[in-house]
Formats: sequence, C-alpha cells, structure tokens
Amino acid sequence: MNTHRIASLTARRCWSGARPSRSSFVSQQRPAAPAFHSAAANFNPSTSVRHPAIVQRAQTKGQSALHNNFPHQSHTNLNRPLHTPTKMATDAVSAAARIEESKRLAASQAVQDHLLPTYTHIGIGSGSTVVYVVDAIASLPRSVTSQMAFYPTGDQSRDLIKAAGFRLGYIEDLPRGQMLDVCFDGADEVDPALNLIKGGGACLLQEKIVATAARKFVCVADFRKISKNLGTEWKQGIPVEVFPMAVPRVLDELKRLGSTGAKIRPGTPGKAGACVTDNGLRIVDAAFKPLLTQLPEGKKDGEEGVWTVDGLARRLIEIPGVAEHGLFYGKSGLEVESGAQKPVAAYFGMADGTVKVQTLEKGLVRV
Ligand SMILES: O=C[C@H](O)[C@H](O)[C@H](O)COP(=O)(O)O
Repeated sequence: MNTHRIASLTARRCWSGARPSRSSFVSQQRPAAPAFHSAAANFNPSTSVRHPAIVQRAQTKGQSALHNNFPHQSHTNLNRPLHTPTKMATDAVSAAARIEESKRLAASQAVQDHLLPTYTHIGIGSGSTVVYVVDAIASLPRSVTSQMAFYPTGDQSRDLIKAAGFRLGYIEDLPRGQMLDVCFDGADEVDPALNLIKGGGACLLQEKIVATAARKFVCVADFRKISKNLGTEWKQGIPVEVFPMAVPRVLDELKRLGSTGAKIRPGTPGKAGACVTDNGLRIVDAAFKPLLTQLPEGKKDGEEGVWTVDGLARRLIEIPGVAEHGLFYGKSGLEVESGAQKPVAAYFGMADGTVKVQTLEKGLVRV
C-alpha cells in the first residue's frame, strides 16, 4: 500500500476547489483547522501524525517562515504580545494534527469492528476521513483484501481505491438483488438520531446510492461533527445537488421554504466559476434554522422556517431540478434490511485520543 500516494490524493480530492473553507466555521467545539489552501496546511498531516518528529519539524518550519513574514517582530522584542502570529500558526498546526489523528482513530476502529474478512463487496465514501479507512483496510493481509471489490462514491474515492491497489467495483454492475456488505463514509454533521449532513466536499448523490446499496453503512468522523441538531455545527447550509438549468428556480423555492441565504457554491480557489460535481451538476448550500428530530406539539413542519430533518429532506427532493441533497435520514440499517440512509453506527475520533461510537440503541459511548 502506498500511504504517501493516498495522502497526496487527499490533497487533490474533489473538494480541493469546491469545499468551503473549514476556517469559515464559527464553533467553540471545533478548533479552527487551517483552510487546506493556507500555508500552514501545506504540511502533510497524515504522515506527520505518525511521526512526531515531523510534526516538530513542521512546527519549527512554520515558525521560521512566519518570522520571515514579520521582520519587524525581532527576536529581542520583549514587548511582543503573548499570542503572536507565530504562536497562532503553531497552535493551528497542532490543532490540525489532532483532528487528523482523530479521523485516523475513528477509521481504524470502524474498520476493525465492521469489516469482516469474509466480506467481498465494500463501499468507499468520499472525504478526508475515508482516506484513513482505505489506509486501515490496506494494512490487512493481501490474501484478505484481494478477495474484495471496492465501490467508489466519486472521483476521489475511485482514485484512492486504485492507489491502494484494490479491485475497483462498479455499482452499476452489481447485479440486481445483490448488496454491498458494508459501506464506510464520512459526514459533516451527525445528530443523536444518526441523521447526517453530507456533501461538504460536493459528493453526495453517488454517496447516497452506494450507502443505500449496502447492508451496513458505517460513518467515520472526528469530534467536530457531533451535534445536537443538524445545522448547529455545520453552518454553511445543507448541500443540494442541482441541475444547472434549474438553479435559479431552486434558489427561489429554497427561500420560500425558509432557507436563509441559499447560494451557489463557488469553485474558487481551485476553479473559477461554480463548483461542478462529479456528476456535472451544481451545489447549492441552503442554510436553515437548526433541524429538529421531532416536531413540537401543535406545530406544522416548515412553519416559520422550522423543519424536522425528515420533513425538510422529503420536501427538498420534491423540488424539480434537485438531483439529491445531503440530508441522510429516515431509517437506519438496524431498522430496515436495505436502503437505509442513516448509518448503523457513527465512529468519532475524539480530541483526547479516544474513540466514541454512536448507535441508536446505546447513544454515544466510548469504545
Ligand atoms: O462531500 C463530501 C462527503 O459527503 C464527505 O463524506 C463529508 O464532507 C465529510 O468529509 P470529511 O471526512 O473530509 O470531513
């Protein structure tokens, strides 16, 4: 397995030009990770995590680079404030490394718990956390993984599968009636009922097809994704994949439904113009008031722009021109035999190096 190759593929995954910067998050629970295009993020966190010496080197490098950018702040300036840009850069690098490590821990535990050696058809989702899923699977004996076919959810995961030397499967060729054994995928936000927001990296349509084709859908994420209500942690809005000709009409309808400032996702800085998905469509990010899991008594779904997850999810897909949206909702794989959009379990790597698992029966518990 070529870890370095896989890590470099993360850097140029579909959201390199499409994902809204993580730094636009305003959340106290999520340490501000540097935007992927910032200089501080140019070090490779996935390799640094495993080699503390490299983290140290990257931090030292970050310091000296920043000193060069701020020549007026000499080393002998005793009046320098405690929180200098240099310290902030160092903190940002350690926060980013901690987040990467938490993704790796979640992925590795999820694979350990849910990938049986007898499985032959495996779905691989999109995003930066899934890279560690592939990494964990690639560390298994070749005699096991060579019996498996891996089904991607977009260009990035197809590249990951190929780089790991795995056999690529095509979901369109999976015979009718047959299901994937398991699918691993990330999420942008997870509520206590295991509803998800996905599509922060512009992948959601193929993800939903692959997840619902699996007997078991397992979610992997870091601690920033844990949420009480969808829309409280992931504030950019619900990603909605839309046919280009329908975009203005969809924006109008989203406003009528109570979305506050739905907008077309730009492709910048990676691409001029709009973000184009793996399916050649556009992404509209539609922010709503935090989504409920239950309707308060006497209230109607959508009244004053307040929606339940299920109510909004069903309403969004009815809009002509909407190909799919990033709300994964409804039944989980524990409740139905097939077609579940909600995972059977969500694995979260925590900032303290532990892993928590969230299921419908047990809630959020430490492994
Ligand atoms: O569009 C991208 C996918 O839905 C990802 O699975 C989701 O955005 C989570 O990505 P990450 O693991 O990079 O946070």
